[in-house]
Amino acid sequence: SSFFPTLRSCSIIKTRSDYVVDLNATNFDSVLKETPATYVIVEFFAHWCPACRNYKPQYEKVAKLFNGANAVHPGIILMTRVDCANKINRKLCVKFHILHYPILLWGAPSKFVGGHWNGKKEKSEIISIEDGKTAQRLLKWINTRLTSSYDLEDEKFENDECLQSNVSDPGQISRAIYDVEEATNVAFDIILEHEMINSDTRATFIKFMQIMVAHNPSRRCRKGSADILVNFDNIYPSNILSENIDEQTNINGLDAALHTFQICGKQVPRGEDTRGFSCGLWVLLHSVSVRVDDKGSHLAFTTTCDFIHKFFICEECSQHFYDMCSSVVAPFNTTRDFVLWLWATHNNVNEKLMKTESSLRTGDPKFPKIIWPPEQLCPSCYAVGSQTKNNVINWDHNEVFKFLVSYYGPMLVSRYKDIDSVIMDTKSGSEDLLSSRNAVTVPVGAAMVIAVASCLFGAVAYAWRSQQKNRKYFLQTLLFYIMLRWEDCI
Ligand SMILES: Cc1cc2nc3c(=O)[nH]c(=O)nc-3n(C[C@H](O)[C@H](O)[C@H](O)COP(=O)(O)OP(=O)(O)OC[C@H]3O[C@@H](n4cnc5c(N)ncnc54)[C@H](O)[C@@H]3O)c2cc1C
Repeated sequence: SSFFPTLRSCSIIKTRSDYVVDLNATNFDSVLKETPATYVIVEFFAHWCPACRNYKPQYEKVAKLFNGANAVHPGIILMTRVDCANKINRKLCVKFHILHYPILLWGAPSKFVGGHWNGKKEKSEIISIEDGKTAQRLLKWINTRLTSSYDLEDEKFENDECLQSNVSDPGQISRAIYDVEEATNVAFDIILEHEMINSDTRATFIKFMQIMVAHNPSRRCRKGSADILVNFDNIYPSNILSENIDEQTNINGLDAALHTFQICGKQVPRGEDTRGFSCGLWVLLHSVSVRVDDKGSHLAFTTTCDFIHKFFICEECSQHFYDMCSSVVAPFNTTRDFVLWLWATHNNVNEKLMKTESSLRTGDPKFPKIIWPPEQLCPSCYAVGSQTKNNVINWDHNEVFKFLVSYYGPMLVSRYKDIDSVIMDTKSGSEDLLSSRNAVTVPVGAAMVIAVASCLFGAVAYAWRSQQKNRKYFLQTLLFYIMLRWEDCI
């Protein structure tokens, strides 16, 4: 049980007092109407977005010059932010055409009141700040715009509380399936809220959902994903994908879809009990990687890459991940190759973030980024000659693979059972794992079999309906249908 320490949320990090003004759908217009400032900057962000979290101190540094009681240049620029991951701000963010995070918009406050932004630069009174990635660059952009010469005055961002880190803390550990369920749920929510399914992304979405039906370690998410696949044509009839449809109709259609489907059941999200979206997403991806079979490993890899590229709206993360995907030249032939690639890729990101977090001091001291797994967790992963202090690690890849398969396989599922046996399914963890192993992806017709427990009649009827709508899946449907054990149906 020491593997699973107390709960924490990876999105909660101690920071200094805020200078940035938080806006939301209810105060947005009134604050901007009343501000005496000549200009406003609105940062549209999502609290789960790691790049936004790392950007926060940069933005705060500039805000300190202009906002608050001790501002050096008060009344010129009001620096604000809107959390688009907060449901109440959804329509506001749609109005401003927010397609990735973070986005900084600039203009006179009155132009934002009751306003829109169409994402285009020409002739707009609201403009996007393209180069504000650091405090210096943001201030340089402002200075160019206003022909001013504001300076950060060499202020240092200090946060001594965040300095201490216990690198030996083995708490960098998956918080079991709650995280996976939340990540699955949040990913789905984001896709719908941001209207991300279109003719370019549709195939990736379907493939990812097929993988979810086959390999999500949570039985509830598998069922929910199956339900969505089965009803996909109803959620996204072709007119919703049409570009000509007016915005309001589009939003209404998605609202209806949002209320109909709960991809991982009613108790998700649980809020406080989970570690945050991006952690959960990693855990989900690792869990999938150990569950696909050799034949399915390459398809799972390409689907994962496409999914992150198209649907993970932390722009920096998705681009970095996609670059690493693109560097893979030969197709994966084995589960082992895919599992180890994902593990190494995650460690690449960890290594990059170790540097960023230590220079910006934005790390969570209780859960510092480390090269994973630490030796305490998997001594046999460290071959002779490793010098952990100097980060020279001689990995024993066979041992790493064994460890990952066990950790993201039975260990994760059994932990799930321990945590909450009341709301979970009654089938055992290992059975759950087995039942999610065989197929590469699940065709729509088979998804239906999992989703609807009405078995034979319903399955045949649906397979027939699928054939009418989408011939591509029909053969797969029949094959998978034969493979399915009858007990999965009841
Ligand atoms: C696909 C993807 C790409 C990302 N790219 C970026 C980026 O470019 N820049 C950025 O700022 N943030 C990025 N992030 C977010 C970042 O990686 C973390 O998710 C976030 O900072 C929260 O970190 P965490 O400490 O909670 O643990 P996370 O790194 O989220 O890890 C979750 C859990 O996975 C386990 N784990 C850790 N390392 C490994 C490993 N190598 N193999 C297997 N399991 C492991 C541990 O148990 C850990 O607690 C990305 C996230 C995802 C899902």
